[in-house]
Amino acid sequence: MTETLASAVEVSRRYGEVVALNPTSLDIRAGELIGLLGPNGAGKSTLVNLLAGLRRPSSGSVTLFGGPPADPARRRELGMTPQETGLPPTLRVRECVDFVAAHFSSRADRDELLERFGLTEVRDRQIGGLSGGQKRRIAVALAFAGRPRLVLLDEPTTGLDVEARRALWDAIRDFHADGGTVLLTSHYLEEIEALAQRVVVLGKGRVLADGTLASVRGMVGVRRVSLTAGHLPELPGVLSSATEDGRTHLVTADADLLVRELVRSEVPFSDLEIRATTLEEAFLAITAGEAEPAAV
Ligand SMILES: Nc1ncnc2c1ncn2[C@@H]1O[C@H](COP(=O)(O)OP(=O)(O)OP(=O)(O)O)[C@@H](O)[C@H]1O
Repeated sequence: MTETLASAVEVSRRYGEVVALNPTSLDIRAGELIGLLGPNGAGKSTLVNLLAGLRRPSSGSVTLFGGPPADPARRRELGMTPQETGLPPTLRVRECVDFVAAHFSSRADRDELLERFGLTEVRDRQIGGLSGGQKRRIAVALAFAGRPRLVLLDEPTTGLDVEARRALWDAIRDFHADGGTVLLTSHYLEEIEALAQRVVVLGKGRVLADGTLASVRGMVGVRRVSLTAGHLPELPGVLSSATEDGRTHLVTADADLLVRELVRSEVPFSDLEIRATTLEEAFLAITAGEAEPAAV
């Protein structure tokens, strides 16, 4: 059986009155590349921080490599890039990598690591003088400095341009191909599609879906069909409907079917527009009508 590297069992977390995460369970098994997808405030960072032992759950339990995540011996096998990192501005890039690597018994080859993350050219520069994208790449590279078995990356490509983002995806794929296990969070389905095999969707602090990319794409790949029309008949597959300034907006998982039925109904309409929804819109449509999650 494949080894479970990290496990959250019915973990919840609240910050004062705010319920960041409702009781949620997640197992990360050796060799997986999991994408944790969700809109702003869904609870992604909270779950990652609980798994890494940076925060304690309000209820439930977390194990990392079979024990408590706060245990230093276990953390040596974990690499992590939080959403926000503060890097020492006066250290040179290579010094920073050496400093972090020194905390681990097993170390990545520094020059290879810098090459992999496109940092060779800035290796002798002080971090304070680097661009935001370069700093972000260093922060992500540092997660790999101790040759971890498991890497948790919280929005690793935020602030990166297209080229840097693709280079980072390649580095993550290489690590995975070499047997590494990865959990990364993102707002972007595109990013998750490029990397992950298993996708966990978080929304309003709970898991809405956990499955293959195809199953999740069907769920969040909804479209918004907008039109100007009078009274509309009942149309198939409408997840939500709203009228604004005389325009009707319908959210659906099958825009083709909806439009075919619309034409067939012979209702007059104009200015038909179909566009991909944002992740936020998709989640709102999916969770519309559902009861608010119970307080913890
Ligand atoms: N330290 C904190 N104190 C108070 N509330 C917090 C704290 N950290 C997170 N929250 C709240 O918990 C909820 C979940 O936040 P979290 O950062 O886990 O979401 P996220 O999915 O990572 O969002 P984003 O994509 O915007 O980073 C939000 O409502 C957030 O405001």
